[in-house]
Amino acid sequence: MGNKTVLITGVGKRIGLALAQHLLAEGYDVIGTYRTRYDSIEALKAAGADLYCVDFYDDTQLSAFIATIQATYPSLRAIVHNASDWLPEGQATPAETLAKMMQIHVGVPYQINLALQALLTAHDGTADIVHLSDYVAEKGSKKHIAYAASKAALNNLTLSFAAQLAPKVKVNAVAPAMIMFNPDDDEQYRAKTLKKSLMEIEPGAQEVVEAITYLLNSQYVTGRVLPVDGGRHLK
Ligand SMILES: NC(=O)C1=CN([C@@H]2O[C@H](COP(=O)(O)OP(=O)(O)OC[C@H]3O[C@@H](n4cnc5c(N)ncnc54)[C@H](OP(=O)(O)O)[C@@H]3O)[C@@H](O)[C@H]2O)C=CC1
Ligand SMILES: Nc1nc2c(c(=O)[nH]1)N=C([C@H](O)[C@@H](O)CO)CN2
Repeated sequence: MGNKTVLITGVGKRIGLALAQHLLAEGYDVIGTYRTRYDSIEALKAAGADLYCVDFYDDTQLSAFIATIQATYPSLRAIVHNASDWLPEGQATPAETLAKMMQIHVGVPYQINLALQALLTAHDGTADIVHLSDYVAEKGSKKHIAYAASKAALNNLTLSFAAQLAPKVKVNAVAPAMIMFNPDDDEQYRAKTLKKSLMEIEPGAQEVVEAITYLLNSQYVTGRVLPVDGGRHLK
């Protein structure tokens, strides 16, 4: 792996997969984590990515993954924290839902950033951390309360790590609203959701890939949460 190694969490599908494919095509070396072994994982391996199977809900697996990265790679150009669970209230107990949301969206980025900051500062040039947040971090969500709270905490991590790691490492978040539906979203939900933004479209993963690429290419933006939300705040 060369001087353009990017670690992306959750590359098995959708936005994480699109980002991994884009950065590979741009000549980056990609380290990706996955939990479920989709066909996409084999394709990413064939395209040259280093892939690690990690369930971030398992602290032992998280610690072992961090140790492996520390022992294997001399530096990192960027870390993109994409891995996420969109858990609504009611699927598990409140305690379990909150614990999982705080783990995947706060505990994992917090521990990886602290443990791998030396690899970022070892990069020959400015390095980046990008957190994948959500519009609802600012607005709240009636049906994803713990999820929204955890994304708000992730936005706060962005501020602290930006201040701590500047100027060698820029730290930002991307806060999408509707980017892409899930396969089981019915027509009624899709129509209702599209109406929530001014643009009223489902832009697709590339919209977030472009936002992340903008942040990676910037020499000046840090400590910011970049909205990618179709003007939802004005609806
Ligand atoms: N899609 C959208 O419209 C929006 C997305 N976002 C944010 O953008 C990011 C990407 O979104 P999207 O692609 O839709 O996300 P998905 O939910 O489709 O995929 C998230 C990825 O994270 C992985 N993951 C989840 N939990 C764990 C875990 N415990 N350990 C390891 N990996 C895990 C999943 O693996 P597995 O497949 O095995 O479950 C999956 O590959 C997320 O942070 C999301 O919150 C924000 C607003 C809107
Ligand atoms: N990890 C995920 N987070 C979010 C998802 C998702 O599929 N996985 N989807 C959304 C929705 O698109 C929402 O923005 C509109 O219904 C939010 N976060």
